[in-house]
Amino acid sequence: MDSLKEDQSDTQAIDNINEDAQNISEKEDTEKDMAPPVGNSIHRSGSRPQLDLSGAAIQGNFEERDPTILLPNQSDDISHLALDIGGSLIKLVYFSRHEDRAVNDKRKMSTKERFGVTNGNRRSFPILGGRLHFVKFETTKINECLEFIHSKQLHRGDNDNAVIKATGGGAYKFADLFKEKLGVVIDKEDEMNCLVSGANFLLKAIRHEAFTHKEGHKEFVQIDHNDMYPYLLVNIGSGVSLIKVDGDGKFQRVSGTNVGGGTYWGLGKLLTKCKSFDELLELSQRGDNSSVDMLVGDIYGGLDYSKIGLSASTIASSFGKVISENKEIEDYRPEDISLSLLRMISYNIGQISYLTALQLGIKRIFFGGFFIRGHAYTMDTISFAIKFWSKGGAEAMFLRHEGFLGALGAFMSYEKHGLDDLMVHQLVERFPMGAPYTGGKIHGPPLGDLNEKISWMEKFVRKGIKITAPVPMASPRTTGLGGFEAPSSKGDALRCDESNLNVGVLHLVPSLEVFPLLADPKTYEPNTIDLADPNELEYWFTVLSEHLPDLVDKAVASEGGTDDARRRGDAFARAFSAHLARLMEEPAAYGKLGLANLLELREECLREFNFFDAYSTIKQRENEASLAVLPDLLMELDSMSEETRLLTLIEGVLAANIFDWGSRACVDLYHKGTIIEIYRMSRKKMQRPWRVDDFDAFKERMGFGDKKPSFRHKRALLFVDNSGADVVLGMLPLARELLRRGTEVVLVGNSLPALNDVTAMELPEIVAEAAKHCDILRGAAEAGGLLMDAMSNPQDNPSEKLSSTPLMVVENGCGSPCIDLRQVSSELAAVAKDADLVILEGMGRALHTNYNARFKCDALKLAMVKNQRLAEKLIKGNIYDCVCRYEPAS
Ligand SMILES: Nc1ncnc2c1ncn2[C@@H]1O[C@H](COP(=O)(O)OP(=O)(O)O)[C@@H](O)[C@H]1O
Ligand SMILES: CC(C)(COP(=O)(O)O)[C@@H](O)C(=O)NCCC(=O)O
Ligand SMILES: [Mn+2]
Repeated sequence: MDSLKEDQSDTQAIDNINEDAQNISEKEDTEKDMAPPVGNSIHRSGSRPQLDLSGAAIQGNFEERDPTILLPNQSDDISHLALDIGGSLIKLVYFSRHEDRAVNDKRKMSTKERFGVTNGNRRSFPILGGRLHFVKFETTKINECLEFIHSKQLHRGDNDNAVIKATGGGAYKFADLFKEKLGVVIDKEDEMNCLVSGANFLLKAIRHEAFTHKEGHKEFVQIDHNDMYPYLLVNIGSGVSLIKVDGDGKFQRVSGTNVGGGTYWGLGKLLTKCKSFDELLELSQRGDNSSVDMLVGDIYGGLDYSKIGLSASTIASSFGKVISENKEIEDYRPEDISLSLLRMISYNIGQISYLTALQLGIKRIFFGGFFIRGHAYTMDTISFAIKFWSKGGAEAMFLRHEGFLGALGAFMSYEKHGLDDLMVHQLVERFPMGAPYTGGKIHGPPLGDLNEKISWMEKFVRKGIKITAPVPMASPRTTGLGGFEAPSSKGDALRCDESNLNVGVLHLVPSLEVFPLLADPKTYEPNTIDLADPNELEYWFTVLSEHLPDLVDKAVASEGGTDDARRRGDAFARAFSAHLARLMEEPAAYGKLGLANLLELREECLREFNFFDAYSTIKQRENEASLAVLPDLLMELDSMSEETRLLTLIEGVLAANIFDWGSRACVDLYHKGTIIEIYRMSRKKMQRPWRVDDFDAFKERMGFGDKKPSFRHKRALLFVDNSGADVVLGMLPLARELLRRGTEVVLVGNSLPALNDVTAMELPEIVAEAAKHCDILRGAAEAGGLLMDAMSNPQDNPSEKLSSTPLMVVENGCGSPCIDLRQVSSELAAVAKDADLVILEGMGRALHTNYNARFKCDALKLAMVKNQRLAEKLIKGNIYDCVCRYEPAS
């Protein structure tokens, strides 16, 4: 037999792996021309509506920066629309459903029926799955808003009576207009009530909703749902409301001020001739308010008034300098006026808020309303004011959905939308490109695909975003020191609404659950690498940018390399680059950012442009090549003693984890040999102790130690990683060993493709192939219901003869190379309840995420580190070092 594991006497270090690879014969990979990938269209359109592009037209000037696009005949399956029609802006929140298509998935029936996994059924409630969208318009342009609603048929929804919930003064003012233009009746909801229920909903349901802002930096605040109240809600719209919130529906409007967002915009417009709010705000970034404001130093001859703690640069009187100067308005720079106004109003609101909080004995103050507009300087100024007057005793917090509180509250006031008890883990925020998720100018569906979407990307995404080059580092978007000093920013352009990716679409996936075996879900943090560190951020952004051209090639090839595929590939690259550029500028723009989020964003972007499985051909090829040598491997393993076998199996998993198309270094290796050659080499190089090596403890737990009696786990969850050798020659043999010992095995695969990871959908076929050569796998797969359809007549193979320990497959609920265990499929959550061993495999699942995760049961984390920097940072080692981390139940 041609042993797969060659002589181990070669003691060369694994970091010579590259050199070795060069020595492998440059043989053509004969598997290259294998059959095309198994077609899989199940998820392809499952979550996105197709567009009705008939009658699509660009309104107005084509050369305009953000021309209006109308898709008059497009309608989503909308069930609820709610509005907040304010003095300045109209805010829309609408929910679009997407029903799960019937999924012809062998696994589902088997796992559910045989093992009582029943809560997977929940996904069949059509009302539940869907998406929440956020859009705004200027109130003066209410006709645009009406057209938008009409073009998308947002007012039809579930509502037979055509009643729309709305709040804000405009719900009264424009009720007749809505009746006349859309034939709908506005059902008016109390504005304060809506603000409060919107704020409560956001604080409870969105993980990274609230944040503090200091010197240009966001810090997300973990809100304890059991200790949320009381808080002061300060909504800065046109005017300002201060509301003391004591619970759901329990609140009191305690104060307010007429000096608010409308004042800034109104006075600003008058004094600077600005045409838009953003223009005014942008001006402020280049302003120096000391030319209009009277400073302490102006009064005290350049000195501080130190006795009462005021520095010379403190504003003594906003606009006070103007009094003593004999100048006309034209003599002042609009920039300076705008900044002076912004500071005047922000400090004033900060001071009133602080005083109110002090009077009521409240420590937490949340600021909402569109005056804030995610603008760093505004937030810094308010934060400074609160901190300054409270002497650090109180803190300002801001909300990512700042302006949508009222609209969300109106939305929540529908009686039967089924969203009352939404939980954090059921919401996934996505950031689709090329649509007006927070804009007012481009009228089109927020999730557009194909032609319109692509042309949008081609035409409207700002030029200057390079596709291939690393995204340039920008200094953090701080616009000043806060407080009483002038902003330091030189004033780069504010992002226009359309590309202002601050809030995404909230996908509601009711079937997601918290993984029940997490030791402490509250403190669980999936990401190992914190991208708040600018060096880490730059490094990983560069890695992802550099990988982009190759990924585009793979993606385009996976779709037949057609012109259409190339166009989509291009659009994907633009979209992902735009996200990277945006996040580079403001890492916390989409909530707390970890490496796992970036890797997931990339997969989401691919799907957005209809690349369902970029690595399908490669996966298929590697599966077939690996399955061909599996029988030899199994024979080799069977000839070993149990103890040696366990070690060989773990070594095998680590060695086979080298097949990772997401790693630059590994992809370079693949050009240098066939799959099997690389696999052999990788196994040959396995050498203990690994960089992290808890194998002995694991072995002992498995019953091989002298101290403990033989032990077997009841059920093991194996989170598998890559297709090909990784799953076939690594994880399946390990699964087989566990089955042989009487441990039930659940293979946990991705719900959607990500890089070359194997999906749950693909696993049954792989298992069926493997089972052809192995009675243990066959018996287990039959017992687990995996082979029901695939296997031959059961009478020929009476299952009693075979092992009855079941092998099952479940999907994990995600489509990323990493996994956030707070949001897994209900199917996985259900099987996890009886599991006492978790095995996480691969860099994405065991290192980038979950390396520090603690479980209620035994856990084994296995991975080869395929990135030099990660190896240095995480394990103080080198690329190709291995991790075998075993942690007993905690
Ligand atoms: N594009 C915009 N157009 C007008 N005002 C804006 C815009 N973006 C932010 N603002 C600011 O937001 C304020 C309106 O905030 P919002 O919370 O919508 O209140 P309202 O419900 O009173 O309209 C405006 O007065 C202005 O200060
Ligand atoms: C995307 C991955 C996490 C996948 O690794 P896996 O989970 O398959 O072991 C990994 O390939 C990765 O971190 N790649 C980027 C870094 C690089 O190219 O070195
Ligand atoms: Mn992988």
